Amino acid sequence: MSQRNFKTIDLANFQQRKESIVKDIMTAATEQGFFYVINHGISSDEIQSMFETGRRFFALPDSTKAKYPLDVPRNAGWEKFAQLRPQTGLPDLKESMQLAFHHIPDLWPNQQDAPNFQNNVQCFMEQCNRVSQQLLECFALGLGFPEDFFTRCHDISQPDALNSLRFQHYFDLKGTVFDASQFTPTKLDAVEECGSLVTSEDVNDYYRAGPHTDPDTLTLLFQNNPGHDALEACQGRNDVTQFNQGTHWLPLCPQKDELVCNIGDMLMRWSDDQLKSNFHRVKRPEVDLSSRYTIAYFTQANKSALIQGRTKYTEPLTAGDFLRQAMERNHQRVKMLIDQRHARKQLEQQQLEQQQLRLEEDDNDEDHSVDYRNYHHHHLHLPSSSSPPPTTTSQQPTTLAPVLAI
Ligand SMILES: O=C(O)CCC(=O)C(=O)O
Ligand SMILES: [Fe+2]
Repeated sequence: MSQRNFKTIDLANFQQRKESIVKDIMTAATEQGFFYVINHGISSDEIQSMFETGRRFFALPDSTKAKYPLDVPRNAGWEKFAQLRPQTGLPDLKESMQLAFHHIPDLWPNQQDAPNFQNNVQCFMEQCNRVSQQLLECFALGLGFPEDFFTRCHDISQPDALNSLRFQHYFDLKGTVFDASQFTPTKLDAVEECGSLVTSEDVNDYYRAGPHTDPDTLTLLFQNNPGHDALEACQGRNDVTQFNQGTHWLPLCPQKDELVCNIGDMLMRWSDDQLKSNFHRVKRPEVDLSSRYTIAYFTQANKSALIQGRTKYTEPLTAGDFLRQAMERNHQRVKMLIDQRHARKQLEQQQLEQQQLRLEEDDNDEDHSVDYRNYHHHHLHLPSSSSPPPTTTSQQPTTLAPVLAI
């Protein structure tokens, strides 16, 4: 555990070993909220073939993928640079394709664009669901609910099921596009459309996946980079209603075919904050800049299911309302961050103009022997992106790209 930072849950002989699995999983979920899962029953071949399916889809031209645009209410479709994170107000450096169990006939890539995609992905989603059901049974037992308490409200046979699978492609960052000193916004047009006013000073604020918690019950994550420590988790979230994140991040290093699982906000609320939905992030890599692919299976309660804690969050809330409220909170926060960025840019611009004026005055002073013409390029101190943003709000209204449910 020390090297790998997180506990490993072994699902072998599930029925016979259930009692000890429940004990292990409750400790892992209470202490860390993240754990590895082995012997989950999804074969190496199936996992590899799913990564291939995802890679082939992402290799299609954007114009083809855009035939299946993300539809937030239906939890499905393709997006690129559009997932804004409430901790940064910036989009992830990725594209993703999300699939749901129901109501998305128009969002499944057709046979011509992606042969057998729908069949293969649906089979895989069912496999993921089987694993997620086993874990849900353990959580129900561990929290003192009937064994089928959670599986009944995460029922994919129901039309309002919200479980979904998401392919994620974090972009190849080779080249100079994300080098702050040579930054050109060409590849980031979409980001600018989000209203995030990208300039070279912002580049360091970008993550592959910005710090966030998952609003679902439980996330199963397949990574295809054995031992690669790209995903990091932060310990110690005490209250599911809080945005505060800590400062101590631990890398996750799954072995080949191991799952990384994490508790989401729904289960944290359901367990009265006992099980931790902790912040996690994927930083921009410093060495291996090649593309990174992951597949996430989000286990979310059916839209009409009631989420009700037993001691702390006693008022019942449907999963649909829970997600709506989470999105609204995220949206407000992202809007605030974008407005602050707007204001900061305006301030920077004003400072630049004032500096320029002063330099011009100096230039006109014939007593000066030093050439100050390029002074501001080298010495002007701009507020860095880590400086506290000014509190003034921008005059310009902010337009927002959709903030995803997850
Ligand atoms: O791709 C990863 O490693 C993490 C993705 C993630 O946290 C998410 O999609 O919610
Ligand atoms: Fe996540």
